[in-house]
Amino acid sequence: MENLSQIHLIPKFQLLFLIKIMEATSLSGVLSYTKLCGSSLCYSDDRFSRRIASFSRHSSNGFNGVNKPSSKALIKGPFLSDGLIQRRNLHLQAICRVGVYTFGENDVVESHHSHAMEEKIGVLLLNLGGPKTLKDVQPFLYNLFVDLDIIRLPRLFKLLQRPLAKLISVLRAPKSEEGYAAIGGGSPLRKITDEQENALRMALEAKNVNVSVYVGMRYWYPFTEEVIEQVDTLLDGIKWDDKGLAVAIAQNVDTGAILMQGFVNRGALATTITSRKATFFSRPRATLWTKGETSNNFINIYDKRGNKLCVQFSWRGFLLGHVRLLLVKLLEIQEQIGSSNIKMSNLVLI
Ligand SMILES: C=CC1=C(C)c2cc3[nH]c(cc4nc(cc5[nH]c(cc1n2)c(C)c5CCC(=O)O)C(CCC(=O)O)=C4C)c(C)c3C=C
Ligand SMILES: [Fe+2]
Repeated sequence: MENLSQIHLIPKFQLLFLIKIMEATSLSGVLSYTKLCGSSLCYSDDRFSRRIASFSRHSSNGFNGVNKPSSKALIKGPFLSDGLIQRRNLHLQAICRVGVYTFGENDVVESHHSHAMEEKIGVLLLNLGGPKTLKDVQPFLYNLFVDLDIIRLPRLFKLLQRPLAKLISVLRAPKSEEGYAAIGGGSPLRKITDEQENALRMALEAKNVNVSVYVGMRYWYPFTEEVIEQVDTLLDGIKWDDKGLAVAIAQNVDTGAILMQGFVNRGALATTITSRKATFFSRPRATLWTKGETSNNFINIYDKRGNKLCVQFSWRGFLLGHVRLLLVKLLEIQEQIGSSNIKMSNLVLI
């Protein structure tokens, strides 16, 4: 929220509006997490995912911004490898070597290596992003206004969504550019988030906590989709069945109540992370679908009330459990680094 209050360019009434929305949806400064895991040789049958990826629709928010990578690209890239999954990021390769999968406190822990498991944690700092330079302003605004979470036209006018985003962004850009020029020629959001990232990394290193920290932005570089590609190895840690599917469960974090159960493939999982809405794979239709896309009754993977995550999307066995584990882990970490200068209040722990 502090980040938001630094958005001087936004008219006051709009800022208030933003803050309200942000509280409801945790769009900014959210910490997402996954434990990066998998055995050192991680095999997966990707043929099914590949077939699905070729005709599944991309994420629910309909992004195809001027500079924003579509989720299609995301689905294509890392999911096309055959057999032995290629780990393209050497750093991740190095840290992705143990197989331990943890659920909630009372759940079963399954491991490929029963002893001496080294737990690796990845933290993804999610933020909204802002234009870096004046020439980024219009495409940035396009990315913002094409987001269905910001402007959603009635179904009937769905086709106008993109032209409208383009129109507003072009019309507004000159005024916004003026504003950005007045504060140094670009948005401070990226810098602030990078500083948080570094502070978090340093604080954790100082405590000998082995965590990889990443930043992903929703409307400008580095886009979450790209960053998710970097942390793609996390998907390798999931035990996919021979059709490339795993069971996913959306669970209320407070009560443990199961909200729904379905199947996910790699694309659904990646879309869930980037869109922050529970997305499943429909077996009969062989496509991805986001719960709530017709009813608007989404399952948000986080929903901030105060500092508390209310609902989260869990995967039987993997990511969900890891996310949940993160809650505990990061709270512990927060205690450990309590006296450091890192502004944990800026980060929503999920
Ligand atoms: C009618 C106009 C706008 C609506 C509605 C709106 C909603 C909205 N915006 C964000 C997040 C951000 N907005 C940012 C900049 C920005 N937003 C608008 C307009 C609307 N936003 C404009 C014109 C601009 C450009 C700056 C300006 O001219 O005032 C940013 C970037 C901030 C930065 O650091 O650069 C963010 C982030 C949300 C979450 C939201 C609705 C939920
Ligand atoms: Fe805005």
